[in-house]
Amino acid sequence: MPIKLKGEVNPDLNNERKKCSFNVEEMARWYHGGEKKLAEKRQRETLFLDDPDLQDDIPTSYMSHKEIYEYGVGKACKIFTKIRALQEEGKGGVDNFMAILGGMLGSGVLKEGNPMAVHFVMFLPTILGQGTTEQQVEWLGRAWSMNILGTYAQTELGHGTFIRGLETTATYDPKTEEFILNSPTITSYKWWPGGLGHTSNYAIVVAQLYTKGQCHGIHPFIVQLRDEETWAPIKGKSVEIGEIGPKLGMKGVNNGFLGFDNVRIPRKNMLMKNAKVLEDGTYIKAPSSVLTYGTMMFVRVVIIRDMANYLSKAVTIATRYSAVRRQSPIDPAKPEVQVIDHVTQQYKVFPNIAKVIIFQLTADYIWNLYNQVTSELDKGQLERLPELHAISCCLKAVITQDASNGVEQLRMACGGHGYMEASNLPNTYGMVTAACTYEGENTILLLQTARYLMKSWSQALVGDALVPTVEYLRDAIKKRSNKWDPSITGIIKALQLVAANKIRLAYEHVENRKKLGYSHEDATNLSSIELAQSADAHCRAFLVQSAYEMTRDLESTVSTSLATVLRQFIELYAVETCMKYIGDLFRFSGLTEDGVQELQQRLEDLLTKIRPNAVGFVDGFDIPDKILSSALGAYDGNVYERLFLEAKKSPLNQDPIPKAFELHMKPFMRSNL
Ligand SMILES: CCCCCCCC/C=C\C/C=C/C(=O)SCCNC(=O)CCNC(=O)[C@H](O)C(C)(C)COP(=O)(O)OP(=O)(O)OC[C@H]1O[C@@H](n2cnc3c(N)ncnc32)[C@H](O)[C@@H]1OP(=O)(O)O
Ligand SMILES: Cc1cc2nc3c(=O)[nH]c(=O)nc-3n(C[C@H](O)[C@H](O)[C@H](O)COP(=O)(O)OP(=O)(O)OC[C@H]3O[C@@H](n4cnc5c(N)ncnc54)[C@H](O)[C@@H]3O)c2cc1C
Repeated sequence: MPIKLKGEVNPDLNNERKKCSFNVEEMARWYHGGEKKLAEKRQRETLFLDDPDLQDDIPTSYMSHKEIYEYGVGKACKIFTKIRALQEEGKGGVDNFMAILGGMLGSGVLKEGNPMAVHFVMFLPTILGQGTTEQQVEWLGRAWSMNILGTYAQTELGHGTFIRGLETTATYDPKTEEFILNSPTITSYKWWPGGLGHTSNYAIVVAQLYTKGQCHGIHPFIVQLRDEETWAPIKGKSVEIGEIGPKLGMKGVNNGFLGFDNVRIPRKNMLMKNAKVLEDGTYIKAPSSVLTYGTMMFVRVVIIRDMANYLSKAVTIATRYSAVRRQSPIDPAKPEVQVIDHVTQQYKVFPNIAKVIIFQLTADYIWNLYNQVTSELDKGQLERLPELHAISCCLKAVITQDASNGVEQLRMACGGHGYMEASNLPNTYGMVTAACTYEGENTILLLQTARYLMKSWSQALVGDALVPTVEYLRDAIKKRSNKWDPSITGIIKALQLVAANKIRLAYEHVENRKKLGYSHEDATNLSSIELAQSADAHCRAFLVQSAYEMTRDLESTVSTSLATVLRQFIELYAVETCMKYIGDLFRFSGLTEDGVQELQQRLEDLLTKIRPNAVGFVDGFDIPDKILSSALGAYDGNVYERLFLEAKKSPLNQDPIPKAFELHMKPFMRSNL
């Protein structure tokens, strides 16, 4: 039987859409930040997704490593040519870049990742954030128009986390007014930067600065890697450069390695907005050494929305599939049900829908805070930098981890078909799990937040003023236990009490160990499980609180029918968080067994209430099929036809008898006759 797509929508999905109690278009408007933004998003998607030059003829799954790279670079060039043309028509703007680089439109047009992403996400922002005005004038124009392509080369084979331990050196030579770059050991080779392999001809290189025989710590330098005309690595063997080989995911990103052998760059190539080296080699310190870390903070902030985007794709696929897939009757006398009717399936899928909403709201919050704090930094005000660092670190850690767990859970929620590349869930997982490691490995980031929380706790103990994100510690000092209150505000207070007590215990355990004679650093390491967990608890309380506060006036901005469903998801998120941290709530919040049973009931009630709206809700994320790229998640729900059509594309299916039969199987099978 020839397999064709039916031109109609799967009847189960049709029924789901009829059941929806709110207006899906209104939801899409709310989710995407209003009518204008939604219209712009759709226009942009049409422009890129319908462009005949940007269609995927062969799935990348059947390409070789080299082909994936070449295909990806070709496509990236087409994409940016289009963006350039839009800019020339005055239709530029940051939104186009954010969309084309991120996990929504970006992942729809370049599934395996964009080898030029780090140019925009890190190379350019570092010049902007850390270059002087003259350096910006010199570099930004050519970089914006992509006449040069850059990457961010910080991590080395031996060090990614502990960046003070980086080994690449930049030694100032006052005679020639140059820095000499060297990679003195194998572990000092740069390793990982996106696009470094073969796609960049410049890099921001983070190296230990030496001048007048003294080391001044790590600083950023702009270094040319390849000839602009021939693309050959510069000056023969003095730059050794290549790509690091196949990875779990992000297969098209061309992550590379790089070593230097006495490579000279002019003095003006050290980014000198903060620290400076004068002609004679005199070093002038930055107002704060952590300003060098600014680009990492920027990326940690933008990752939050990226995770919301990837998770929204995965959950759209799993929700639609769960409505189409029928398996096992509940009542043996009745037909098999849609798997979405099994309550355990709802429990796998709906909390992940809730997370998309929470992460999206958090992305707005943290982006606004980032912009406020960076505009203060430009005026020389550094006071709020530690708070932004602390909250962005734990949010990046918790949200990438939850998104990664969520995508994996949703893959499993799609049974065997979720394991197929055609579901697009394996590839999505590869993209998302990478974010748990890049831009600061998650445990490290939790420990950074914990470091801040320890200071905040000691300030709270002596009654000092606290910044908004940790203000709750003051109340917790006065009141160590609570009466369980199941309202959302009660849940927020309970989660804050959990966080505060975990912070208190971690603090006390560090202090106790110090009293036993351990150094501060050893005491901190010995207490680091509790420290990381305290940062996690702080972040969870923050997520529920900020989502609640950001939707306080929901009823005045959207219809009652939409507000009702959004509130159900926010409540589901709060209740599910409680269920996950039940032991901690028992320990610290006055939660009783009755309270737990009530929470369980409430969780189940919420799943039941959400059930008829689930498909409509994910439709409201407004993700085109070409971005979902999934046989299981397409709008029409023609799952089986699409799976078959994808399987037919396998090169093995182009010939009924495989070459391997004559070559191996036949001789083998007959060899013992
Ligand atoms: C549309 C967009 C889509 C986005 C998609 C992105 C796609 C791109 C894909 C991948 C790109 C990936 C890129 C990379 O991975 S680049 C490399 C990233 N590397 C890291 O993140 C390294 C992690 N390590 C660190 O950040 C640091 O070394 C450290 C924080 C772990 C420790 O640093 P150290 O110098 O040892 O500091 P201390 O612990 O001693 O702390 C000193 C002091 O400074 C504070 N601090 C640290 N970092 C910052 C910061 N960024 N901003 C502000 N303040 C910071 C720290 O808290 C201490 O403060 P103190 O307690 O008051 O002393
Ligand atoms: C897909 C991808 C893209 C990347 N892109 C770039 C890029 O463009 N540019 C760039 O410069 N880098 C890039 N990186 C590198 C990335 O930033 C680092 O891999 C990351 O910061 C983690 O560092 P690491 O690999 O040294 O891990 P390690 O620090 O070696 O981590 C190994 C283990 O040790 C633990 N550990 C280490 N130190 C401590 C500590 N102090 N306390 C407790 N536990 C500790 C960690 O928690 C982890 O469990 C990329 C990485 C990936 C995976």
